[in-house]
Amino acid sequence: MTAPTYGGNAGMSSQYLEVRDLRVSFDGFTAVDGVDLTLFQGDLRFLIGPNGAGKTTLVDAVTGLVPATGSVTKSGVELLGKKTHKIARLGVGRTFQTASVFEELSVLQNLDIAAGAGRSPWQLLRRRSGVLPEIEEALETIGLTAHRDTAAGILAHGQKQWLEIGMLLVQNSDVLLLDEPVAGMSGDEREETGQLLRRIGAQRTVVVVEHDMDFMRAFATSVTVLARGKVIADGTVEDVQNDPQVQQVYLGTATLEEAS
Ligand SMILES: Nc1ncnc2c1ncn2[C@@H]1O[C@H](COP(=O)(O)OP(=O)(O)OP(=O)(O)O)[C@@H](O)[C@H]1O
Repeated sequence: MTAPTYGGNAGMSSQYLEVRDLRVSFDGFTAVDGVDLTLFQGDLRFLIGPNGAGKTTLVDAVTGLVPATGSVTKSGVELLGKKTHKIARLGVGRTFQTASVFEELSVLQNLDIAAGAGRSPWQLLRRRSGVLPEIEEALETIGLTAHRDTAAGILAHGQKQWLEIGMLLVQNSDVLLLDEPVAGMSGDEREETGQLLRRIGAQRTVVVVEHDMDFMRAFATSVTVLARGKVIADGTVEDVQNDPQVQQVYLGTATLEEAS
C-alpha cells in the first residue's frame, strides 16, 4: 500500500490546495493573519499551534464558514467567496471537534445521506436497491462493515469519528480537513485512526488540526505551526521540533516535547 509522504505527490499532476495571504478578522481582531500554505495530494499535514492560534478559523475560512480575504484555490479553482455546500461539492470536506452524525440513523443510512448530498433530487427520489459500491468501500475503509446496521448514536466515540470520515469519503472529498480527530479517543482508537488516515491520505490531501503531539509525531508527514494567526514554521516533524521559534511559543504552557 502506498503511504502519504513528505510533500505529497508534488509534480505528479496531483491535486493541490493553495492558500495565499489568507486573513480573517472578527471585529478588528485578526485571527488569521496572512497565511500561505501549499498542500499536495499524498501529504498528511498536521496543523498545530497553541490555543487561539487560528487553526479552526483557518479551516472555517477554507470551507466557507467565515468570510476571509486572500485566496484559496483547489487545483486552480478559487474557493473563497463560494458557499459552503459549493465548496463541499468541489471535494473539500471537513469534520468538527464534536462528531455530527445522525444519531438515530444507522451507519449505512448516515453514509447513504452523505452520498446523496451531491445528487439531484430526482436521483434521490429513485428508490435504491442494495448498497452503493462506494458505500461498501467506505465501510471497509473506516472499519465499520460489521456495524453497518448499528445506530450511529450507540457507536463508540472513535467509531463516530470514523463514520464522519466515511461520510466525507462517499461525498468524494479529496481534500479532508479534520479538526482534532483523536480528541477523547483511547490509545487503541488513536492508533486505528492514524492507520485510517494513512490508508486514505495517499490519494488525498489530508490536513489534521491536532493538539496530540504523540499522534502528530507518529503519523504526520509534514507539519505547519501556527501562532497568533501566522505560520511560524513548516517542515518535517523533526524540523518543527527543532525550531527555536516553535519551542518558544510552546513555552509558558509546555514545551513541544511536554505538550504530548
Ligand atoms: N466567531 C468568532 N468571533 C470572535 N472571535 C473569534 C471567533 N472565532 C474565533 N475567534 C477568535 O479567534 C482566535 C483563533 O481561534 P481558533 O478557534 O481559530 O483557534 P485554534 O487555534 O483553533 O484554537 P484551539 O486549539 O483552542 O481550538 C481566538 O482568539 C478566538 O477567540
